[in-house]
Amino acid sequence: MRKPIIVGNWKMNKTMKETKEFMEAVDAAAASENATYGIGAPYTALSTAVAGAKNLIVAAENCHFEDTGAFTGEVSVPMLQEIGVTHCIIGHSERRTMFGDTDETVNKKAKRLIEAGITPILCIGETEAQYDAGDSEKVIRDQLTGSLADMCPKCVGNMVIAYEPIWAIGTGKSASVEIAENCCRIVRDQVRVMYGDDAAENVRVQYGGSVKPNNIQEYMAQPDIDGALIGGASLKADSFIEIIEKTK
Ligand SMILES: O=C[C@H](O)COP(=O)(O)O
Repeated sequence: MRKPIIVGNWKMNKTMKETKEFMEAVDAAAASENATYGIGAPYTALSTAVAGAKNLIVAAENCHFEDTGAFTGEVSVPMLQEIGVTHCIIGHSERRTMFGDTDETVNKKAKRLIEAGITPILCIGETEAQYDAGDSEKVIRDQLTGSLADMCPKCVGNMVIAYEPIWAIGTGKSASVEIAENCCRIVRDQVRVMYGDDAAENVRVQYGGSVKPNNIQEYMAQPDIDGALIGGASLKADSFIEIIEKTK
């Protein structure tokens, strides 16, 4: 039985002060035996988030795959380990589009995180043009083939994979429940093709893209959707608490 995991991705939002206020408002609501709740915060807010998290898990939003070196502006996995984050989002479409992340670099990040005991939340998903062309399944399978290359089956089974169609991110145009379930099923099937039944049955697959308090339950009711990666609706404490309460 897979434990659901719902994570807010704050992106480039929230100062340390705002993070402290959010944790004080939300953390107690996240106590649950049945599901895991968490937030992904900018680097500067991570220590504050970890300090305020008794129930929420805290994720970084990116990392570098090298431990040290001349990589101005980057943050390594040991640095995240020292802060105490337990999860790290990698390969978000905004990073792939604006900051040059590729399946190859995402694969290196995933491997380094797993080695450090930090759970990767690997993001994949197709563009609107790819969706319109009927290429969603091919894009999903290709991204996973690259991003999950040469890993151990157990490691992949312990990961979280977020299917986020780019056309649904921040647009208010969420994927229909049927599309989301079908694509999350394809994600699981591709894990099965690459790493076998155990990895496929254990890996947790999230849907992301305009998830809100008013649609979270229908996504969570789908057999291949084990959680959500939530942008805009995770920024306000009351909206995130509503999502938590509706999925406990
Ligand atoms: O990582 C989260 C996604 O980019 C979804 O963002 P959104 O919920 O604002 O559409």
